[in-house]
Amino acid sequence: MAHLHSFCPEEPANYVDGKKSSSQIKYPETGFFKGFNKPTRFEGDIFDLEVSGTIPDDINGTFYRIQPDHRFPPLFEEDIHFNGDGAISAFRFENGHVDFRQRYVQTERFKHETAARKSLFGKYRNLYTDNEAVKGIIRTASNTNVVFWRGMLLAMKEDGPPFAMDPTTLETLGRYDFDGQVLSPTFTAHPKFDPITGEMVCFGYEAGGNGNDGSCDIVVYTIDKNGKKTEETWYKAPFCGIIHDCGISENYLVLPMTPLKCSHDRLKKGGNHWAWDPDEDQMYGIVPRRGGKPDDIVWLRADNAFHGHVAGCYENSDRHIVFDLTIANDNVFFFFPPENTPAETLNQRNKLTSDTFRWIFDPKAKSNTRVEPAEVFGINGEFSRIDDRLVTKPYNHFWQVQIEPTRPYDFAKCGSPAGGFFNAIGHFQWDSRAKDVYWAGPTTTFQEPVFVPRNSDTEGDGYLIVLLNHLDELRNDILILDALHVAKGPLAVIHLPFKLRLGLHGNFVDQREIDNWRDLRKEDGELGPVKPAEKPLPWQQALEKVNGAP
Ligand SMILES: C=Cc1ccc(O)c(OC)c1
Ligand SMILES: [Fe+2]
Repeated sequence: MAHLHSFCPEEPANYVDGKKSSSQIKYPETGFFKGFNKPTRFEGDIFDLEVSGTIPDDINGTFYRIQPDHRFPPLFEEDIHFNGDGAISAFRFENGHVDFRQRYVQTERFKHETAARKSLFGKYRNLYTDNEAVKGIIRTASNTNVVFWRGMLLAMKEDGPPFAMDPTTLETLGRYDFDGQVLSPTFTAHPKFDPITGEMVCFGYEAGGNGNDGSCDIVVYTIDKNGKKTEETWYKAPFCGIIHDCGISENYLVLPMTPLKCSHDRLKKGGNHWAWDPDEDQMYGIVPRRGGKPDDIVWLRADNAFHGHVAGCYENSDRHIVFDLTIANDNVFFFFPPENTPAETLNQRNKLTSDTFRWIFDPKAKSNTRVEPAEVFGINGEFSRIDDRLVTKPYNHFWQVQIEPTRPYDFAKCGSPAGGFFNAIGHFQWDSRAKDVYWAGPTTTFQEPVFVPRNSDTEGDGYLIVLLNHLDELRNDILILDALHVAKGPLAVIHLPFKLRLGLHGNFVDQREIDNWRDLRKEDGELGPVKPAEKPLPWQQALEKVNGAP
């Protein structure tokens, strides 16, 4: 019998010399697009997901999370996961039931590529590799975090501005510039929310020019709980390094800068945005949260390493800043090797260790002071979460996905673990150094958890919601765990009938908050609907002046 493929023997070559060479919708054969990493491209709804066990009926709210999910085959065969279009999953919990919704963030990138039915934007953060047709268009794929802010979801990626979405329908409302107050070309995917003041503290790095040209400018903003910008200060970094996450204490913002460096010359030659510099220090920029001036930034240095995500940040009785985060001992982004060096492999990356470090910084120290960690927890993991009611405050509990190399792993069924070998989920306490870890079996890995408080003020009293990857079945479950007793295993397991893609970050939002804001945001509500940006960003306007309107 004829093989199915023999019906189209004239199929054109998909990639030639690493570049897309046909309009055929077919993805590369590389690791980033195969098996569990295959794009889903899915939008849709499932009413009432299948469940094992009992979902606690006091969980009333929506768990939002985001994944990069290439809508079209990439222009370049060696493209990376981080260059995929942002797609949001919403899991609405109500009375022990869960409904699922999945939608793309309709960025400018998404709209242009949809109209063309193909990729127009090239390599990760390199506009010199784009199709001429999209010159001056905001490139961001908005694929890294989704947060709830004043009645809207903001989908964000650090290379561009945020996009606002409706929290219920997941309809994209448009680019959001905070009513014309935030005009930097870049905006972090990790804004921090002060639970005491209701402020959003946020920043952009590589915030000069068009946001993708290697500038050393950093902008820090505070938006108050009423949506008014109360702080904006511009600082300089000693080099253009990646500043992915941050921490806030009552009075300071800490910016960890990792020695992955951008070079505009390399970009012009069509190269990678980032190159690992094994000889450069890891840096910590410290700025005051209020009344900051450009000269106020203090840069502390420590030996070369790679920053993961921040757990807690607070000031101790000496008014020094306690700053906790995961740090890996080498370049986690194996796809951004040192300049003129071949990329490493996922296998090498999976051998790195990523412990949780506690620093105690003197915010009055002189720039370039060398610092040493105060404590190291003695675990190996990433994607720390805390009880967010304690942001800026002393805290005890944190949760993380863990790498436990001694547990069995079914390589025959699963192959190389997509996205990293995060085969366990852990709950840890600084006070007692207690470790409470759950391993779900030899064919599964975890994505980032979220903490959902129960109706009490006790730190950590609540649930942990976490996506589980079944690497053998190409399917996801969602586990609900008692956050203070993770090792006991799930209280309930929610079953998706298919797989999502590997996601980055997510957040749980209480339904009362969503409902209150929905009323305020009605056409005739107190605040009225969310207003998307009306004008192009300053860098786009400058480009129009040179080239004429697009
Ligand atoms: C996990 C970090 C990270 C850093 C930069 C990115 O553009 C990103 O895209 C998904 C993710
Ligand atoms: Fe992140």
